[in-house]
Amino acid sequence: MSARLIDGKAVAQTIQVGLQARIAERASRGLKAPALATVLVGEDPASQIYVRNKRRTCETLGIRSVPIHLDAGIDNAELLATIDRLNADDSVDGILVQLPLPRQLDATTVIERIRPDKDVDGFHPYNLGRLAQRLPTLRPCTPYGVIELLRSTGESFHGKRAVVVGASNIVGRPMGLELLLAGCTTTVCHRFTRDLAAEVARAEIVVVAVGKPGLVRGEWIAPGATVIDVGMNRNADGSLSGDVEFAPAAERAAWITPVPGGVGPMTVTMLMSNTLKAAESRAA
Ligand SMILES: Nc1nc2c(c(=O)[nH]1)N[C@@H](CN(C=O)c1ccc(C(=O)N[C@@H](CCC(=O)O)C(=O)O)cc1)CN2
Ligand SMILES: [Mg+2]
Repeated sequence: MSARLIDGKAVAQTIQVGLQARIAERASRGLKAPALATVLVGEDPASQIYVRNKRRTCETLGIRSVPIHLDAGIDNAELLATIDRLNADDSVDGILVQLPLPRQLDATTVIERIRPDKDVDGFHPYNLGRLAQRLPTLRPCTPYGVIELLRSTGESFHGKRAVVVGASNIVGRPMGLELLLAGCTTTVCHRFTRDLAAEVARAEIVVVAVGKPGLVRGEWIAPGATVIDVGMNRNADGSLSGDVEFAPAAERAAWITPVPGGVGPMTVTMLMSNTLKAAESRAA
């Protein structure tokens, strides 16, 4: 392997130390701790783990965690009433509804109900629109985390050819907007892209977020490229792998993220960063 690893755990830890210091400094000025409400609906095992991790990270950093657990069988009206209550609660700075939701619930309606200035996931159309206008406010956590990982390499991204593989609302599309904002010439590929191999081969920065193990072949990677793998796929033996064929890609790339330990730890860290930002702008 010739590529250098981008250590998401280490970058996340460095950012968290900075957040912890800023939160402690606020407390020393008599300001209340930022507060994050995490709404979990039902018992999905993976969601339970992610939400527990978010709540624990809040406690570590000095953010007040407001845990809300709703029954799997609730209807839209009940979930919207919970959002309305949290929207109106002045002691709550950030609101997060863990996805995916049970089938009977409509995630779009729920996300649009969250007050944009409390939408610490950055999923509300207002926050996405601000990002599209180069006026980012609360930025979607995973793409924002990828930008921080790219920054951590010390390489400039101005004018670079960036290719995003995957066009989801949560990762691929906002990732394209983030890379555009960072000065990259940006292409977003999706299921109708005619020649994915050719698009990837042109890229100096490749971000892959599809959820198909090994979709991006190592031989497609341009020598010297930076490869960010957002994919997280569970193998039959319980281990995790990304969307990129890691070993052959690492032979060609200059920088690459591992899975796990690459993008994953950044998502929760940027959520904490958004929560502090939401608290700061509410106080302003
Ligand atoms: N409301 C939201 N729902 C969901 C989001 C989100 O950002 N907001 N993202 C995902 C799940 N997710 C956080 O919620 C998340 C997934 C994975 C990780 C992570 O740290 N992964 C580790 C590996 C973990 C493991 O071993 O299983 C890694 O990649 O290193 C963090 C957050 C969907 N829902
Ligand atoms: Mg649904």
